[in-house]
Amino acid sequence: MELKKSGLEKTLLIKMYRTMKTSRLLDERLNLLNRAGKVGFNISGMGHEGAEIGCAYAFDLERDYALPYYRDLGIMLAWGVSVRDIMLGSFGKAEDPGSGSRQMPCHWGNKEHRIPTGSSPVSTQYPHAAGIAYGAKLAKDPLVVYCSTGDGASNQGDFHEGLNFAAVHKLPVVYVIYNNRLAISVGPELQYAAAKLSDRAVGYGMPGETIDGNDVIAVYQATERAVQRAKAGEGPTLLEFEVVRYTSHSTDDDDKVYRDQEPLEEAKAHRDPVALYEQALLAEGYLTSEEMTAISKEIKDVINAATEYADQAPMAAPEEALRYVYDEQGGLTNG
Ligand SMILES: Cc1ncc(C[n+]2csc(CCOP(=O)(O)OP(=O)(O)O)c2C)c(N)n1
Repeated sequence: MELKKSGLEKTLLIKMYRTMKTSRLLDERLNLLNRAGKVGFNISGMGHEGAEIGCAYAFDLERDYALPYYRDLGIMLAWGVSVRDIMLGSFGKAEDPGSGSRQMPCHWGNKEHRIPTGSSPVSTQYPHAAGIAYGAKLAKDPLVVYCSTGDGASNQGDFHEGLNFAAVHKLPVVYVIYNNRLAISVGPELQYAAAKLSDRAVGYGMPGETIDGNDVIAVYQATERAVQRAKAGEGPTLLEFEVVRYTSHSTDDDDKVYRDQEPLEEAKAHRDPVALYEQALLAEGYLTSEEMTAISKEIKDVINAATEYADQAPMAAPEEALRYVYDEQGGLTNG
């Protein structure tokens, strides 16, 4: 990974680092809070951060839409969602701006930052992204839509329908697959026969690329190409980022029963996206190790304050549970 050669500005490279580090430290905290009985559930994005951050910063984060999937904590932070708001969602508190505690943790959404709330059935966001992009195209609004999922979910029908519709109508969407080679416990041999998931793109009539997700710069550059195509009216692109899932699928299972831990430990020790980026920033003189330590401390202070705040925040009133659902007469209750 060569940072200077990339031509990216120092301020951007450091901003990317801060978000990446925040994602890692916040994720670690959420896992601990789950074990402490404070947070009901977490789906960790650890190991995906290089791909998420490299990808996010190639978008216009003030204008573009994001339809992330549950492992996309880094995407949420890059799109501007605060640590406190993530924490409120994970604690399931009334003040959670994502869903007012109606969604499970990691079922992201944030109206202010143009992140429509998602559905639990995997890959439903693929046609949703096409719909948003279609609306934007009709309204001549030059926004681009980010939409992601995992390798397992890319075998669902919605994935196909979304890509096909977006390609036919030349819609401004960047479709992303984070390929961590696991769908809960199922590996690629029982999921797909294609050599690469990006090879599917040709069948829809769009370009596809597979990129090492631990190389933040390569991911940024590939995403930027896709964003430029979208803006030029040339339609969607399919990007596959090769990543490693560091944890069990979620805090509710134990991956020791279904995967060999040795390659995982090897990846963590030698191919960690956060460590690789830190090494590059140090080697090329963008940050000193003292500055990195200070950044980590700043982030931990923010996480501590957010934890405290969300822990103290009130739960939603029980009668709130019925808002936005259909009543027996078929109308909206308290709509
Ligand atoms: C339609 C549907 N089928 C099954 C599930 C249960 N489920 C939730 S996550 C998941 C695994 C998806 O794996 P992948 O898309 O590879 O993403 P990863 O979790 O590996 O990042 C499954 C099977 C679901 N939510 N929706």
